[in-house]
Amino acid sequence: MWRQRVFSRVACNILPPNFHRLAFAPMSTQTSPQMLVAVVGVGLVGSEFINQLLSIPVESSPFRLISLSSSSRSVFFEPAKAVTSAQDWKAILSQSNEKPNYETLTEKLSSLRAPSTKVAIIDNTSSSEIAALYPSWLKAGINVITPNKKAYSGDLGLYEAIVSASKESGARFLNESTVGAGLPVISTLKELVATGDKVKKIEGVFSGTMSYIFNEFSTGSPDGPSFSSVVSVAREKGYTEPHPADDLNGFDVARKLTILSRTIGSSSLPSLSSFQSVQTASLIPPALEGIPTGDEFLKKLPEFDTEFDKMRKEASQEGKVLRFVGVVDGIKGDVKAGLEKYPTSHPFATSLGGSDNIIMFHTERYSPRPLIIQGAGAGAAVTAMGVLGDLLKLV
Ligand SMILES: NC(=O)C1=CN([C@@H]2O[C@H](COP(=O)(O)OP(=O)(O)OC[C@H]3O[C@@H](n4cnc5c(N)ncnc54)[C@H](OP(=O)(O)O)[C@@H]3O)[C@@H](O)[C@H]2O)C=CC1
Ligand SMILES: N[C@@H](CC=O)C(=O)O
Ligand code: NA
Repeated sequence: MWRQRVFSRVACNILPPNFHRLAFAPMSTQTSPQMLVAVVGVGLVGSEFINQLLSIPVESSPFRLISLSSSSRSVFFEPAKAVTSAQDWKAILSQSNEKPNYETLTEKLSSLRAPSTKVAIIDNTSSSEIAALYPSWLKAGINVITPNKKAYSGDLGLYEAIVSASKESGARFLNESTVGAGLPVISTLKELVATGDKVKKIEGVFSGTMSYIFNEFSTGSPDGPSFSSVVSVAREKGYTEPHPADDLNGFDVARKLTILSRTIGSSSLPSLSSFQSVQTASLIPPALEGIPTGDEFLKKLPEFDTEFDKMRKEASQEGKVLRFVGVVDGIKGDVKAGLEKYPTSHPFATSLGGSDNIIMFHTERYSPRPLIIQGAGAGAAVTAMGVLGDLLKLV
């Protein structure tokens, strides 16, 4: 009971300062199951996740970090020799000459499963190739946790294969950080649905990058910083996808709406064959479509600043601001994302700052006033916290 209370506090983003002791202190005195953890992807979120995981004192932690993989290197240790130092793991990985081999990793992890030993892979990449491996991992009894949106918002076939592989083996897939980063959006939605509430509509600002950009760019005043400069800052702050165009084309929001829509699983919503079925209004000037690297994209973006200036001026003349919003409407059967104008008195104009997301659930129970979740919706610390929160749900 005490532990359940602590975990639900994690889900509510209220971490007490002595959280690690509270959560795990009694575990050293009981024969608790251990969780062997393999991390794939050690970029911004992956590195922060490892640091948060390793900040749990090893003597009270149920987790053993036994494998790390970047796109070019990999390490694997026996559980007794697991990585324990937040200072050393980067050097350990960079000195490895092993290339990642996910077939071998699957076999090794699966062979380590035992009644008192669970295994989990944490996918901190944005790779579709890695996402395509989830069904095989789940079938092998490996739990999958990820902030990567590719699997849950990609082809419906992959999503269905994930759901059925999880049912077949009992291994779980958890994806809290795919929507609203660490904010408890997925867990809240799952609870609403599982307890029989009817979700009528979900609407809000779902992109930390878009939120940051328009909170800075469009404040109601006709002037302000250039569009390209705020996009660059959003990237420096770690809010954007590896390629910022994946945010500006609206696909990141379309992916999140697809995930929410599939999590609701209602027959009144369109069955989305992938995130590309979402009506999405891209902000990418046609001339910048298909640029392969983020650096090149950002170099060319200033050429289009005057177009965005014009949109800001027009909104300001109407007493409005620009915000990029998304809607999953179970009544109208609509799922869409795009740039909208809101009066300067609207909550999307007055209450958002930084990378804040705001998500409003209109349900049968939460009606006429919606259930609202708001807070930072991007950034390594909050995203990794959502991933670690999911891992805690497994122990
Ligand atoms: N940043 C944020 O605020 C949020 C991010 N997310 C999601 O979290 C995930 C990670 O984002 P972020 O950390 O910002 O991105 P990064 O680009 O910083 O990290 C991604 C890492 O994935 C690695 N990678 C790519 N392919 C493979 C592979 N096949 N095997 C192993 N590693 C691979 C890359 O490694 P290498 O460098 O070796 O190529 C890279 O370091 C993304 O899916 C993103 O959508 C979700 C919510 C918020
Ligand atoms: N690029 C995304 C990161 C989180 O999902 C965003 O800006 O929201
Ligand atoms: Na979340």
